[in-house]
Amino acid sequence: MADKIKGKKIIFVVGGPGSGKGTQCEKMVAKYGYTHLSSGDLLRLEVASGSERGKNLQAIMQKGELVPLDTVLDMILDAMVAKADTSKGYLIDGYPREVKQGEEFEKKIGAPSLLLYVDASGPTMVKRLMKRGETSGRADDNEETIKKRLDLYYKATEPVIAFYEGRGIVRKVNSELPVDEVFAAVAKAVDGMK
Ligand SMILES: Nc1ncnc2c1ncn2[C@H]1C[C@H](O)[C@@H](COP(=O)(O)OP(=O)(O)O)O1
Ligand SMILES: [Mg+2]
Repeated sequence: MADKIKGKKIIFVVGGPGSGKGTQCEKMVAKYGYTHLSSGDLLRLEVASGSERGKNLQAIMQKGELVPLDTVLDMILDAMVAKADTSKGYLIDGYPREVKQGEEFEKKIGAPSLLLYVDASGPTMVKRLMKRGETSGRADDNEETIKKRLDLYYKATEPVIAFYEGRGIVRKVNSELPVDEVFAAVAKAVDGMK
């Protein structure tokens, strides 16, 4: 099962909500032929399907909380396997959200070659999410949930970055800059990946 994805590069794309992960991933897909898997998008697809599991997920996500680890991991692995034949590698966007998620991913799937840290300030993320909320239709792009997501991000995800810094695979890009300038830094990190 996970055999199909052996040897493919894995990039973790980490950053706060609204930092620009999805935007940069889209550009990496175009340039490198990687498959973009956003854990949030996979979960939202499940919600949209109207399944029992989806209804549960919706309640959790609307509160700005984290979905149980096994659920997210299973969905990511399924999606990776489904794309294995055409994929040059994988961009895992929005995962791991906490250190434990990273550890479980590695046990079950494999180790990342790079952790791309898309870094923007709190006020910038809030501003972008409020703007995105005007059109995204995302139930969690509202002021109250945004605040919770940011708090949770700082508490749970910053330790993830520290964890992978210890391995020397973290590359941080300044996502306050215009999209194309951010991408220049992203491409440099991907090109320099071992
Ligand atoms: N470098 C940048 N400069 C200005 N706006 C940006 C930006 N990167 C992303 N955005 C915009 C696009 C979206 O409307 C919003 C959130 O971006 P996103 O890619 O959806 O973030 P994420 O996937 O990290 O939640 O911000
Ligand atoms: Mg996103």
